[in-house]
Amino acid sequence: MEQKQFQAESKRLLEMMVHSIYSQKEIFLRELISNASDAIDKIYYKALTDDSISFNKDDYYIRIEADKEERTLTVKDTGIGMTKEELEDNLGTIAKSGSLAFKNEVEMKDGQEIIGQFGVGFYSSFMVADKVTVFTRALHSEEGYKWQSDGEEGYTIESYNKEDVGTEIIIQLKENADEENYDEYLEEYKLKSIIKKYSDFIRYPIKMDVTEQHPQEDNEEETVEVTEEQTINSMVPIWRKNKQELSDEDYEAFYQEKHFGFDKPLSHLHISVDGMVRFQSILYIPEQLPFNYYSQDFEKGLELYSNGVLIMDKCADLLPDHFSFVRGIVDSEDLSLNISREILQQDRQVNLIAKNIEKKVKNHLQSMLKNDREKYEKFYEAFGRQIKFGVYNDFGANKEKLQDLLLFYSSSEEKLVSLKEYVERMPEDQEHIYYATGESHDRIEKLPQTEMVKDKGYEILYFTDEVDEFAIKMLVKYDDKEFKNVSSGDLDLEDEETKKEAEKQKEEHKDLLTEMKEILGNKVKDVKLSTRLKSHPVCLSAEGDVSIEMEKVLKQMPDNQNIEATKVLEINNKHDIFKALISAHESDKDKVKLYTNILYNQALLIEGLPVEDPVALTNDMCKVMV
Ligand SMILES: Nc1ncnc2c1ncn2[C@@H]1O[C@H](COP(=O)(O)OP(=O)(O)OP(=O)(O)O)[C@@H](O)[C@H]1O
Repeated sequence: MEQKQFQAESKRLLEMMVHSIYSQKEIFLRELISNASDAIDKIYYKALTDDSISFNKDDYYIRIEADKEERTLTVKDTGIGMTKEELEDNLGTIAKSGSLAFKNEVEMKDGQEIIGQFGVGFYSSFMVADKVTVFTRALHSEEGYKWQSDGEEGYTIESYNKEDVGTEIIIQLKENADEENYDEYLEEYKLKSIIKKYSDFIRYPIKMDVTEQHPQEDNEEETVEVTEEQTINSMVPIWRKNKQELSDEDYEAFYQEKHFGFDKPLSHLHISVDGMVRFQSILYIPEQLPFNYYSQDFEKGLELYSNGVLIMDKCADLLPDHFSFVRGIVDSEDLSLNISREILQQDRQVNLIAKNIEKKVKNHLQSMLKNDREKYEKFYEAFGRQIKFGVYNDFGANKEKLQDLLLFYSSSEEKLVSLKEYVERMPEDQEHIYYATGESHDRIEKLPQTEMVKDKGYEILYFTDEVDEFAIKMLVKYDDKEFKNVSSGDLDLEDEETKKEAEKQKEEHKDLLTEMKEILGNKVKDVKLSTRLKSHPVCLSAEGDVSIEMEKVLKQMPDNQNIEATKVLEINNKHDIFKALISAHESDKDKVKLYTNILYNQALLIEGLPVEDPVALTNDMCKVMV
């Protein structure tokens, strides 16, 4: 038996491996299975160009065995094995990868891949092992070897009579400690779940004895325990299958299997890209809003695989915030992984993939809107808000991308419409896109400010979501048409004659309006005669950038800075109340004050704004009555 020391650097590296490279101990199994799969792949790739090697897929597999009494876990493979030199080179020197050397030696074609590249994965077994024993026999070799190490000082190598070509790695598990239960790596359920999680799409069967309760043959009521070898992994990832061979049910089953949601997916995309970066992906648009979507617990991201091996559960960088509802997986052979295979070295490839995914999701939603309106509206009901946030966020950086995905309720169509549809329907003389804000469609419907716009025959978009107006303000224009709130002070919809008449009236009633403004003080910027009101007595309009609806939303925010709309009280001079005001102005100053205050409070109520002093208002109303 030969006793060999690890090199000094290797010793330090080994210590690092065991203590700090990996965040989770369970990945040692992923690493050993990946090595076993690489070892089988090596025979397969060699067989492609070497006629003396035959490769019958059924002969190749990986087997996991747990021995509870001995506390050992064994990973066996029927792969290429190692010669004595390879054992020393690859397992005696840390950070030396036989797999990387193989890749350089055998020219690999597109689509042919080997997982190993760093030469460290094997040593992750020392995170859970006191001792690791490797039995191996190389292809075309008559001799086998036994390699053994405690992962501290060094290792031993000796000849060993191994019957078959391949490798068998036996892990002697560490004793349980307070904070670590190593026994769980002997449990069937745990092993199965680790294999499913990380190695489900390894191309060769991963076999294991599984014990299940089966109904007895002669008595269905009773069960017997049956232990039989089962293949744990799915092997061929659904995303590598041909789209034509897959049904909607297959995609739905994968969604359920992956626990992407309790709902059914509303829609899916199956992407295969072979450009600057190669990747395959299956993405889902869920049907329902996840219950924690708008809470801090919600984490966006896609499952990320490198060559069928899970790297990250939720890679957030693959999805922009406005599409954070998308669930699914991405598999790429072009990722630059770091040594632990847990994080990515640099994000160039991830950025390229993310850009591609964003474009594909956007196009998918756009074609859903065009071709399956009902489905899109279902999507929009659940996630439309997120699209609106997307328009508003990052100072509107994504607004152009997202504007055609927006829908709003229309006054004339009485259903959701897109901005494109609105603009296409606009009468020739209409310059702006009009919108009105409020708590509900019903409430907006009754807003006095909508009267004139509707009379003109113009469509109004109803904004009931808090984010609506913020998003639209960010958008400013659509198809060169500016958005205009029907409550804004400068609607400018009157014809010349009406404007002239309004000027005349304003001059005539100057004193009354000035008096009313003085009564209200700085609650309003101005009191003026309205040109937009038809049947209602009063309304409030807003000047400047902050609308009344925005004031309401901003007031609810925890860090509100008391931002208020610049309000103007508009009076309908065609309404009988105006006659009452004129006569009060001539004879009874107190009455003007009384009426002005009531009218101002009425306007607040119509807007859904709180009345500043309800007691004073009710007293004022009583004064009018008696
Ligand atoms: N089951 C096996 N059969 C044959 N060779 C193996 C086996 N396990 C490991 N090896 C050899 O040992 C080398 C080192 O393995 P190790 O897991 O440390 O690194 P790797 O797989 O090359 O790279 P990575 O750190 O990226 O996993 C491999 O490159 C391979 O040549």
